[in-house]
Amino acid sequence: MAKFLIVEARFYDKLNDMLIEGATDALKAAGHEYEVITVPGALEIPSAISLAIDSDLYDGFVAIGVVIRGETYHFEIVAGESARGIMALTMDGAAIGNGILTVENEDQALARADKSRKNKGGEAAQAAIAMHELAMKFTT
Ligand SMILES: Nc1c(NC[C@H](O)[C@H](O)[C@H](O)CO)[nH]c(=O)[nH]c1=O
Ligand SMILES: CC(=O)[C@@H](O)COP(=O)(O)O
Repeated sequence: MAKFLIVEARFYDKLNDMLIEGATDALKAAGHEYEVITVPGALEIPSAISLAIDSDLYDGFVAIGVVIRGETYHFEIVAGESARGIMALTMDGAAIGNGILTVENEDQALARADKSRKNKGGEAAQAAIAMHELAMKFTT
């Protein structure tokens, strides 16, 4: 049994709840514990995970959020930089599943958040579990 931290950027309540349900279902099904913390937006997710890594309380992390394209270049910044920050942490050995949707519209987001359709929350949790298992294999 391992302990995972779900870090969610609560920008779109309903979509977030759907993604979290998929992620928590997957963690529970695998017999793992989890906590959920909330940050303002996807850009804050990497720094929140970085702080949590320093605490040494968690075995892995699931990033949950929704970024929907607006009118400006801000979409590229939020989508790209949140992913870049997460990738940087993974390259230092953190087990992180990236469940931040980066989509054109709400329909695309709904299809991906719904656990009976694309279930990207569950997929991100599975990725975090898989990377934690890999880390265990190489460090024990
Ligand atoms: N537009 C979206 C954001 N933007 C907010 C940023 O993530 C950040 O919180 C702000 O720039 C302050 O640093 N965040 C999302 O998660 N989703 C969006 O669609
Ligand atoms: C993804 C975003 O950053 C977006 O929601 C911001 O919208 P806008 O570009 O219209 O300010």
